[in-house]
Amino acid sequence: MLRLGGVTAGFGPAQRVLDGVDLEVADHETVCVLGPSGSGKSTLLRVIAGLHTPDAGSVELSGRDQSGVPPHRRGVGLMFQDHQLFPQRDVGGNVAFGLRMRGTARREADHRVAELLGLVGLPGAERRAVTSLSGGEQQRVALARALAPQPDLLMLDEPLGQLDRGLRERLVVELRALFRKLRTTVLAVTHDQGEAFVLADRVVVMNEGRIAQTGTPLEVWQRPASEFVARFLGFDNVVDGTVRDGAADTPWGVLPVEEGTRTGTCQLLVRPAGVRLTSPQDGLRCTVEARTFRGGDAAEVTLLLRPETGPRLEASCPLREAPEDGAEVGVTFDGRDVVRLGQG
Ligand SMILES: Nc1ncnc2c1ncn2[C@@H]1O[C@H](COP(=O)(O)OP(=O)(O)OP(=O)(O)O)[C@@H](O)[C@H]1O
Repeated sequence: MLRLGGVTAGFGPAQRVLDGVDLEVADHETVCVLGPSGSGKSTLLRVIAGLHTPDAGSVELSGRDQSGVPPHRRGVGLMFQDHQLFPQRDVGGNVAFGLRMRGTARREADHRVAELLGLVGLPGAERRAVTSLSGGEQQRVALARALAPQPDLLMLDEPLGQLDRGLRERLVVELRALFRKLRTTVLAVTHDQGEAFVLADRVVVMNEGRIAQTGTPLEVWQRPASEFVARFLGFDNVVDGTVRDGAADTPWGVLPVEEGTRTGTCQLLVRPAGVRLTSPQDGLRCTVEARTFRGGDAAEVTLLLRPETGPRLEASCPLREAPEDGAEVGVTFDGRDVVRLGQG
């Protein structure tokens, strides 16, 4: 459906924002571009939509090169973070906007608007003023408006950006179900990994205008390709080490690793779940430096530990078992959560 080859773009020669981006999105696939603020996500969407001309590289949609094709001829729908609805039009008028532009007959447009409002959970809202809607309802109207012209590719820029957490979590699940049902091809950008992981068949992690990793959410989570990706996903236990047969030498001592881990000098990630607390006599001796209660279903506590050797370690444990600040504990490691970073 979409193929980018070596796309480089920026704002003048001194500011390169995208640097040789290759990306493919298949029919009916939902791909989420994930990356920190300023990594070039919005610019990427703008290049695909034809709103920003790349300095080099190609954009193909359904096998056709798009250079010189104006935005309205590309068959892509774009929904921005601020979703700017037209305040002077009612809900129906907003959703019908793209259909009117294409000259769709009134009756057909009305029918399609009603159908879409049903799909986004606002049946019968045609005559409501958009100013009377909550933020979440406005977001749904913006989504219905973007879907109405049945774009070949729907692009969403931080689609749930301004909503509170509870609503986001609910809407993102609804969005996923909607896209599966409509079989829409979607390219969404977000800086929120939770959102990307729920929504996406495949995630693309960006760093400073380049693609740092592509894979299913599970692949990326299990095997981050680099320290950048690991840290972006919120993992802080990253150290240099040397993998030998079934074990790795690290500043925290000799850690078990999964069978088949490639040997040699590398960076290693230890997921907090793989840091097991024991009594101070066992394993690596550590002092609890801080505890952070994160809430959530599992009632987990994140512990920051200062080990007798090596950098600080993050561990997680159930609230009920969490030691106090300043307590002395021992730590052992579970090889299933000790991961060699990089390919292989
Ligand atoms: N109109 C512009 N003129 C000059 N520089 C710009 C312009 N728009 C964006 N940039 C710069 O391009 C870089 C990438 O911006 P972009 O909006 O693509 O990033 P992003 O990953 O979408 O960030 P965010 O998550 O904050 O929206 C940033 O450094 C930004 O300052």
